[in-house]
Amino acid sequence: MVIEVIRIGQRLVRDDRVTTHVALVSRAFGAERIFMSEVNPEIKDTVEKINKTWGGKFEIDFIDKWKSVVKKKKEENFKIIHLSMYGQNINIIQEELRKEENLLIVVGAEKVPREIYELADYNVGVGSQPHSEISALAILLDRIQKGKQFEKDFPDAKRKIIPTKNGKNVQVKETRD
Ligand SMILES: C[S@@+](CC[C@H](N)C(=O)[O-])C[C@H]1O[C@@H](n2cnc3c(N)ncnc32)[C@H](O)[C@@H]1O
Repeated sequence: MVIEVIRIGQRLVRDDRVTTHVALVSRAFGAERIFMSEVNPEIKDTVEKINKTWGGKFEIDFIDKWKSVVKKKKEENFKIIHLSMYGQNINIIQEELRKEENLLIVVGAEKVPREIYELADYNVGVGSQPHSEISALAILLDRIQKGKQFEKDFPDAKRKIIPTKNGKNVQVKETRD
């Protein structure tokens, strides 16, 4: 299964920390790419540094028009999941989502355009209370992959954590640069 994420919607104030966290959750929870607009370019540097240190090839694509990306992904047979508190409860729909091949997950920043509700194949609510795109995204990615994302290898890492009961154990790969 290929999973990609897109963040859409008008932000009233720039919230670089939330934007960075949406990207980091996407990466750490098994997505391959995130599409974003109106983004501080430093966020790309942050994610690239994380890739270098901790491995993997997670990508950030800066975009102008979210609708063109959604339409293109539909043509490529991706199913569009829009995360919204108004959507079908995740508990009801998760089994169906796990059977899909390729997914584009849409999260909102602030106010999301009305059209996305019609363009989406699924409107999914992580409960019907307002919370945050970071939590909604993390829970959806976990429910779809049933925790398997945490067994995934991130290749070419400079540092690799060996999980331990006490303390910190980090394997550091020798490099010549
Ligand atoms: C700060 S909220 C924006 C809520 C806003 N009232 C709106 O127009 O939808 C940002 C994003 O978090 C996600 N979100 C928040 N609560 C959610 C929930 N209960 N279920 C699914 N997604 C949620 C949605 O993607 C939403 O667009």
